Amino acid sequence: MLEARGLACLRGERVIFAEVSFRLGAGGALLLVGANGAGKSSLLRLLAGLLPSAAGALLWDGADALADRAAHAARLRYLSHQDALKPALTARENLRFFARLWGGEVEAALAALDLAPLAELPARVLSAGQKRRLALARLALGAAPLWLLDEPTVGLDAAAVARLGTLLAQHRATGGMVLAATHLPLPLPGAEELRL
Ligand SMILES: Nc1ncnc2c1ncn2[C@@H]1O[C@H](COP(=O)(O)OP(=O)(O)OP(=O)(O)O)[C@@H](O)[C@H]1O
Repeated sequence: MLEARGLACLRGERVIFAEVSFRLGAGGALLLVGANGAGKSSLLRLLAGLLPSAAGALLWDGADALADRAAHAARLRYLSHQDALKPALTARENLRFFARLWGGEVEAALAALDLAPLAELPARVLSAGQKRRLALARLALGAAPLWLLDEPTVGLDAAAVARLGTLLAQHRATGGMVLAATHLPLPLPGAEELRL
């Protein structure tokens, strides 16, 4: 169970949001919505432990989620706006790098986003949507219960959105949780909505 109690975000001198609270249990999904600049990406960074909260608490199973930073990092996958790929490595090599950190099957992860035909290409030559698919394929590697996804479907074609939908459904069916910021429809049936 992930629980946010009264989180607040300061950027520069400005309060971006305050009093943000929610609970997310096994299999749950929460959509973060709001205008440009409302603080969706900031909240995801805060939940990932990459940005300090100016107030409140973040709890995992009732205890301070950030007391043990390494444990928190190990329980989550954070996909930001940036694809975080190594341009000189092939698609397969990029996934091998993360599989060494997290475990998991590289070929299955490639297949999950239909990347097998592109596996030998360096990431730098992939199209924007193909790069996004490769970034998302990391989700199919070693299990982590909490997925934090920032605009995961930007640049994806309909087939890739459907494949992401399958990954999300499998993750939730095994007790995984998803928090996603988006301006676009996402295949997350039954997700609750948090408006910033
Ligand atoms: N390093 C920073 N210093 C000062 N202000 C910042 C910094 N980073 C972000 N901000 C501000 O914080 C606010 C929230 O930004 P954030 O990226 O979280 O919004 P968002 O809801 O994800 O927006 P979008 O829908 O455009 O992706 C914005 O007003 C932005 O200008």
